[in-house]
Amino acid sequence: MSGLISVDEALALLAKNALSLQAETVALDNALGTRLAAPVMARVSRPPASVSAMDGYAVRLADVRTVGARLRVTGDAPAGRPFKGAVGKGEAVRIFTGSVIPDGADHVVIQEDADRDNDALVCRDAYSSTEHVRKTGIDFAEGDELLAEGEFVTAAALSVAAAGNHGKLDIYRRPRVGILANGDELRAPGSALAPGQIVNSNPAGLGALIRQWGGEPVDLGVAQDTLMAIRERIDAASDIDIFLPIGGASVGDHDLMRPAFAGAGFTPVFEKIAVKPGKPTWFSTRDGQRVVGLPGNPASAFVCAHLFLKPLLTGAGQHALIKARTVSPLPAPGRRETYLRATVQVSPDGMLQVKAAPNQDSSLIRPFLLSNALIRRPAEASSVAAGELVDILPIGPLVPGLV
Ligand SMILES: Nc1nc2c(c(=O)[nH]1)N[C@H]1C(S)=C(S)[C@@H](COP(=O)(O)OP(=O)(O)OC[C@H]3O[C@@H](n4cnc5c(N)ncnc54)[C@H](O)[C@@H]3O)O[C@H]1N2
Ligand code: MOO
Repeated sequence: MSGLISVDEALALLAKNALSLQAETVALDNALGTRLAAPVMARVSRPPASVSAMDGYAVRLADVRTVGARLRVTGDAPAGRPFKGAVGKGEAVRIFTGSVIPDGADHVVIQEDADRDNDALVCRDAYSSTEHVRKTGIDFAEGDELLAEGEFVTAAALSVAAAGNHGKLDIYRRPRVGILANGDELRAPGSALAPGQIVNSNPAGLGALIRQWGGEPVDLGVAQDTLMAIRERIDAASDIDIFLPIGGASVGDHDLMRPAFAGAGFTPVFEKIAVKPGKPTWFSTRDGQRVVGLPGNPASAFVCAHLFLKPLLTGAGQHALIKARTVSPLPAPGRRETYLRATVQVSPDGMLQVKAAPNQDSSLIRPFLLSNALIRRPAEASSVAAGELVDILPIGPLVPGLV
């Protein structure tokens, strides 16, 4: 298949060609940023029994409906050692935050609201309904599905799984993403540069994004501008799940990535996208392996990694867009769906406002530093005036200090 397709069509084709990875069992410590291969069911209820929310005394509500109620303290229920007996009429048991509420009790009087004299307790307040008791299973009940198959494992998901009494998780193994730069002019960061040479800067940032999205970046180095040099790198990397060739994607005499992968048996799924930046982004498959070909221009590579590589790694479908007010007017985008690097902030009146970087040239790297969102302008849309709402795709946290 060839020709220009829309962003939505590209996303649908990526979803249709989702990775199929083996499942493995790992300790919780190693599961962050992976995807679950099986649902996580609660092995316990949380809390496992009704517990006290405060330090004080477990009593029967019926005994403390009037001010000055006098009770007899019959024992202690420290957290982890439930009281063996029951709380009878006119009785109280010393209790602590997290302790199991003893049988018979249905209310906790906090210690600040009662006077203790040896085994006597006098309440300074009257109560009409149960207070400070956390009922069994209010967080979740044994057998509940806590996390679904395919879910991305976040910090919160790890705590939930641990609380559900799981020390290990069944996850899909992290996809290995082989970053293959291409260009006779490219040299490693920190090299002495001859005239015409430039730094191979794209893999550093892309590798970090891949890690953030649950993949394992693999540096396949820089292939020189010959079909044979590229092919050698492809053939030497048989354990790669997603090849990420950078550059050599366009129509120039030295743009050899597509033919090199085609020669290695990869079948094109799409060859370019009506998107700006990043029109030459392409996608091919060979059995279980995928190729997401990114343009070499740094902005194109970075933006298209967010748009097309992230969904393949995280399993997310459509992009989740939100609205923000643009602080500057935006021109009509033309025939390609356009993504502008931008800074989203919270304005003094508490609304999201977004500022497009003034220069959107696809060769620029520095604007990444301030970009925590991409403004999406649909193909053929009209220009917008300052103050109008536009769609944004968040790609980073809100800029600190502006909330
Ligand atoms: N006649 C046409 N020319 C171009 C078209 C077109 O449709 N017709 N498309 C343009 C668009 S859009 C883009 S985007 C670029 C894509 O070019 P390539 O993917 O082939 O990338 P290269 O030519 O290899 O490099 C472009 C640019 O990026 C620099 N680069 C490459 N790799 C890296 C790297 N790893 N780290 C940092 N910088 C890198 C490279 O030096 C070039 O300056 O094509 C347009 N041309
Ligand atoms: O659309 Mo190309 O990605 O930079 O200019």
